[in-house]
Amino acid sequence: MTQDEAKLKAAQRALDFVQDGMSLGLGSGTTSAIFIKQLGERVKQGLRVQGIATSDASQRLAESLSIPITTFDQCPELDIAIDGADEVGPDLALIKGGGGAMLREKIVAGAAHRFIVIADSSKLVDTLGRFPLPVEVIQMALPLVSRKLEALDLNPKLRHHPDGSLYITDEGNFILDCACGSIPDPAWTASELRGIVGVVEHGLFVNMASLALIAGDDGVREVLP
Ligand SMILES: O=C(CO)[C@H](O)[C@H](O)COP(=O)(O)O
Repeated sequence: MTQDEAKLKAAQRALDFVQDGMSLGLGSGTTSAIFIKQLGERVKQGLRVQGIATSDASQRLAESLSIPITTFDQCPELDIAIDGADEVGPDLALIKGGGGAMLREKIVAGAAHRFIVIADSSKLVDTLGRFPLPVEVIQMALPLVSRKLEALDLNPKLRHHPDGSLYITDEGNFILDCACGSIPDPAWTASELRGIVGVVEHGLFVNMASLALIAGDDGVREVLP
């Protein structure tokens, strides 16, 4: 099975958890985009749902498929958030933010009764940290936060687009990608990052996911924390 086929299988399985009338968190990234497209098909067939998107790109995609979009004003609680991940580690600790959307992704996941991760099996790891950990930073604080992350040996590098221009998040911030290597205690690292003024959010999701749907050659596995 190719990686794209596995992403499709995980996204399709996630649809089994969606019921008529639900409010959904719509993730970001390629796997989530596949899920949103599948959901759009169901909406076309009459499924009634509403969603809050985790990025401008996902919102545009959902709107193009006539999936109703709502806000936290109108809908402060979501039934399920469905999103991809860059790494899925023990206890379903995650690294997210490869697509730069981890701030809204964490807000949306935190507002959901269930947070379901969809991923192909290449994302499963024994220890988080092979994927660079994204840290979203207020622009004016960049030099200060960079120094603090260096002092923690996190090896931060400012994210750029492939054309060399600076990467700016949907919320107008910079991202420092930390090639820090193994993260043996994600909760500890998360709390260190949380304590740095100027850090808006980071890509460690600890104790948030309630289920991961991991697709590979052996089918779609349901992984619990
Ligand atoms: O966290 C994310 C975006 O900020 C994505 O969920 C993550 O990068 C996985 O993306 P993909 O499904 O394309 O592998």
